[in-house]
Amino acid sequence: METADVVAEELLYVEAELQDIQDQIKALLDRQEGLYKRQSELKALLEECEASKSTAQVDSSVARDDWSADFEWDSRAEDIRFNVFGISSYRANQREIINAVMSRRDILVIMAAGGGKSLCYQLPALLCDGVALVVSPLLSLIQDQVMGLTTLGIPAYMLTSTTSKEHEKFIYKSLEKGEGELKVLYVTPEKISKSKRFMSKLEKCHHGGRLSLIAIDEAHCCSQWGHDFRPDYKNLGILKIQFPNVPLIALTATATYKVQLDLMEMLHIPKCVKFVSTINRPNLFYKVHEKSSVGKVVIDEIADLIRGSYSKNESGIIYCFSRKECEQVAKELRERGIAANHYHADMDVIAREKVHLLWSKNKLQVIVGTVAFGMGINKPDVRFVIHHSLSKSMETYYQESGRAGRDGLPSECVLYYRPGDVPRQSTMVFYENAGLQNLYDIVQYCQSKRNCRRGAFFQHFGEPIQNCNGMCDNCAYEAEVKELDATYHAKVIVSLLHEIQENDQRATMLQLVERFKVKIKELGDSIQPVSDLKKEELEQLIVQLLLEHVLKEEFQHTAYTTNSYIALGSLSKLVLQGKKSVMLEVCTRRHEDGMPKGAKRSRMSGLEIKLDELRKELSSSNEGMLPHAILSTQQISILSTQKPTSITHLQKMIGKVKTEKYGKRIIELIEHHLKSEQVDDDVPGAAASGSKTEGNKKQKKKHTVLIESSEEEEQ
Ligand SMILES: Nc1ncnc2c1ncn2[C@@H]1O[C@H](COP(=O)(O)OP(=O)(O)OP(=O)(O)O)[C@@H](O)[C@H]1O
Ligand SMILES: [Mg+2]
Repeated sequence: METADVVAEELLYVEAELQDIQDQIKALLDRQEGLYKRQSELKALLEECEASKSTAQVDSSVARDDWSADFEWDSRAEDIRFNVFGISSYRANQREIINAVMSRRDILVIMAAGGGKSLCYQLPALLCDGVALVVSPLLSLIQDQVMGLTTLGIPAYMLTSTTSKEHEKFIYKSLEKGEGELKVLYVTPEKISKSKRFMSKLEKCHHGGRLSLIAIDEAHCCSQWGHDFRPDYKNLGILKIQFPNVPLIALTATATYKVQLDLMEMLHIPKCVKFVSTINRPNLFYKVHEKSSVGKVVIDEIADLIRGSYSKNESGIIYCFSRKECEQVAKELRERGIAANHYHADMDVIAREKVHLLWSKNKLQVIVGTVAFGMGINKPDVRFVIHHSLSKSMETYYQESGRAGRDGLPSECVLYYRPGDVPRQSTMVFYENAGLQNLYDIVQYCQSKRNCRRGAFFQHFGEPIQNCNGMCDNCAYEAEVKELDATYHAKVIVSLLHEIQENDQRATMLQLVERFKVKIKELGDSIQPVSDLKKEELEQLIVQLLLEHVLKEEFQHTAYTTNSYIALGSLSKLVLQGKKSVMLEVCTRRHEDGMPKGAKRSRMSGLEIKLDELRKELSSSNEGMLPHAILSTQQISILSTQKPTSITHLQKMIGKVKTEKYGKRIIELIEHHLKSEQVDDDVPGAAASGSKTEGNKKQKKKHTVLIESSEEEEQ
């Protein structure tokens, strides 16, 4: 009898052991699956690297052509760059690309948003005889570009659904017979694929030797692997077949290696010269801001950030998760005195365009949009992009935040993150191919309180690390992070989930946090002393455990929605067995720590504000022309420091064309400003109350010019 008991007891023990081993096998199999997946990803990545190395070798014949050498068109190009475009020096790769186009090569340009791709085909278009054809995906982009070129006195036209009959006639005649002045012609891809009439005119233009070059902007739209595939872009391959000797330049801001290969194949440019620039945007300050779970607090903080750092004429974008949220956030910002309006796909096209135009003309400070506010944004002076909610991937975040600072001036990208937003996004993306992994990559970016944000982008896009120069919160405020040992908390969470699962129950992240708190109370003094974690920190811990495969998300569909539940992940056992420790980064950083003072663009000076008003006035009197096309923010900044008072001096700063058009008004304004400054200095009582030392004199001056002084003081 006794023996039977002993045997039964051992049997129980063996069965428990077996169960344990089964669990471990399952965990290992899960882990194995994950590793296989990663293995194949890494293999593909390696192949890409090797392939790109060998292409680089093939391309070395190309590299032998030194695109930065001297060329016969150099001085003409310099003249057009400065006198027509008003650009004082080339940015990285621009000159080389222009030289390659002028050498009649096919070219693929990958250059970050705002890098200055347009100049790479617009300048050669002016250098060459004949007409340059530009294919661009969106009407709004085309309109902006044509307006900008027209302001510079360049004969640019577009052939779209909005083109008047009269213009259409002019364009066709010009293409066919070379009559009239036409230098740059913008079309949408539909024109190429659907209009036989247009193609036949283009053929005639080519036949007459007048088709100088073909540019395909936003070329990633050709590829199904890209993020913005447009079916009509697929047919653009016809261009190289019909016009084999005309140089074709394809341009895009982001293209993975796979997309690059796809583009070269689809556009029939296998021997193109490739110019790949860095993804780095050194003028952008990246920051992740802890997001309160109270909606109003978030809006208050965003409003404070905008009011505290930006004047009303400095524009920004706020990205939200849903259409409803956009409307709500815009409304609440308006209630706090900020000129904001929403933009999403549910609005009709006219309402949407109206909001976009007001914003482009600096009459609306902030657009609160969903992802629908995307590719058509051509505004170069967006000073801040705030994400009210998490993006769905690193790539989306890079693109959306990258709409800031396209003019190269310091700008800010702030992401409001709270772990509670993770399930909101995961329930939307989990069915997409690699959707969950892409989301977890950006979540990792947000959770990290030590790693350089910029470094995360380099890693994601497979580019060597470059110095951040303190242009992210983690690099700027490195020291203020402490690490907590959360191994015990993790153990409690895992055993709690065991219990929940054994009882055939489920828990959302919020429920798990609540149950954790109860459990900790129950365990009371019997446990080793652990530091108390706040609710937000517990959520942060749960998300970290998701990223570390200790936990995983499971999704359940109801008739109306999909819910995310937290379940045990493949490495949960290791935590229970004490084989895995869990450290949690906790931040002691103050909320208001933004862009470091040195990196920040100083607030607009009095003269800058006046010049900004002038460009707005000139833009209103020139229907459809955007203020930045009249004077860029950079040009305004140069003018306000140099204060030119003669046309010759002004021309050296903004070039001939703009000087001829607006020089008189600009000089008048500067002279008037200098006079009013002089008057302020000479105000009899100004120095009366204090000593006449230089310092005091300066101080007085600031007090007298009241409206402008608050801005000027910071300079
Ligand atoms: N060399 C330069 N110096 C100063 N400003 C420049 C230079 N080249 C271009 N810019 C300005 O930079 C801004 C962005 O240029 P552009 O629109 O060509 O960028 P992009 O590379 O096409 O960006 P996106 O991918 O967002 O379309 C414009 O305002 C343009 O006038
Ligand atoms: Mg562009």
